[in-house]
Order: sequence, then structure tokens, then C-alpha cells
Amino acid sequence: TRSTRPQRLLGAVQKNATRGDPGSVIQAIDHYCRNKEWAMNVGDEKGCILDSVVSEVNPATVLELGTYCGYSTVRIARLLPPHAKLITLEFNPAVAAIARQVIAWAGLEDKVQLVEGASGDFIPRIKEQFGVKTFDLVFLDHWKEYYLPDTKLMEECGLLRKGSVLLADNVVCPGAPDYLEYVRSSPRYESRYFKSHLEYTKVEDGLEKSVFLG
Ligand SMILES: O=C(NCCCCCn1ccnc1)c1cc(-c2ccc(F)cc2)cc(O)c1O
Ligand SMILES: [Mg+2]
Repeated sequence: TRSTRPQRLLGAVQKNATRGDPGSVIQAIDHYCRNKEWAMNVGDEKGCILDSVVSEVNPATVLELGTYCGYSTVRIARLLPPHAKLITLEFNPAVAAIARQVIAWAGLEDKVQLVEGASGDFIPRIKEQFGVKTFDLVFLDHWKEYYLPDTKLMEECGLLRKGSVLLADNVVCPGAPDYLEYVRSSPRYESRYFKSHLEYTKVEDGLEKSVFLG
């Protein structure tokens, strides 16, 4: 039977990237998705904005909602200080299996904990199961209609502290209008929009960076 898009993306990594070299994994995925087959990675243009936010926050604890094939997981993990931890959540087991192999090819498995499941079930269990008090950085890149309910859930579960940074992908395309309205109007957030483009296209998209004020 025909392979899946994530399987073909993994093949491109194994063919063109060097084991243990995260930069070559990022390059291999971007080249494949720009020239052969589009895929919903954050991509190189928005990826540079992601890099700058990760470097600025220099987080000890990171939560990523929406792993997909692990492209942004690798982008974030490669910039983390030695004992920092990234927990990434993927809903689809078949996709999670591909992501594990991409993360391993980059040699970053020691910094990353990939969890399979639904965010609504997972978020309330994080403190107890993963020994995390609060997250310094959260990257939202899962189902766009879940950005708002999951942000409220993280607040309620005490996973955000004064200064925690939320960075949300796709706030224009596909869009997360209720989330944008919330973080931009709430007195508990300081929000800023980084205008960019939908990965590998000329369509407008962007990242919204929101600092939780406590
Ligand atoms: O839907 C997206 N991501 C979520 C995928 C499933 C998450 C599963 N999950 C993980 C944890 N909990 C749930 C997404 C879509 C697009 C896009 C843009 C234009 C277009 F024409 C088609 C698609 C671009 C992205 O950058 C995206 O991120
Ligand atoms: Mg995205």
C-alpha cells in the first residue's frame, strides 16, 4: 500500500541528513517540503522567528502541543541548554512514530519526551506525571480550535507562571480567531504578532507571542 506523507518525509531525512546533526535534519525537511511535497511543518521562515523566541526565553521547561513529524521539536530542542526538557504531545500514534525517528536521527531524544494522547486529558496530568511545576515556553501548533480551551486549561492547572511565554503557530492561516481575541484583550497577557507566511508558500500567516502576566 502507498506510503504516507510523514513516512516519505522521514525517508527524505534518512536519505539526506546526517545522524546527530539537527541542522541537516531541518534542512532536509525544508528542502523536501519546498521542492517535493508540502507538509505542515512550521517551516524555515516562521522557524527563524521560533528560534529567536526560544533563544530569548532560554527555557528550562518547554511544552509543545502538536508534534507532527518533529520538525519544530528538533528546532526547539537543538537550542535548549543541557538539562532543559521539552515535552511534546501528538494525538496520532502513526505520526508520533515518525516523529520519534526524526528526533532520534537528530540525536535529540535525551532532551525530548514525546507523549501520545489528547491535550484535554494530558494537560491536567502533567504536574503529577512529569514532575513539571510550570512551563517557561509553550509552543501551540495542534488543532487550532483547541488553542483557546487548552490555554485556559493550562491557566487553571497552574502550569503558567508570571513571564511564561506562549507562542502560537497559524494564527492567520488556518487561523485561531477566538484565541487571538482572548490573548490580545485579556489583561493577563502581553501579546505581539510576528507577521510571516504559511510554511513554503506566499500566503500570509504569523506567530502570536503572548507573555502571561500572572
Ligand atoms: O492543522 C494543523 N496542525 C494540527 C495538526 C493536527 C494536530 C493533532 N494534535 C496533536 C496534538 N493534539 C492534536 C496545521 C494546518 C496547516 C494548514 C494550513 C493551510 C492549509 F491549506 C492546510 C493546512 C498549517 C499548519 O502549520 C498546521 O499546524
Ligand atoms: Mg502549524
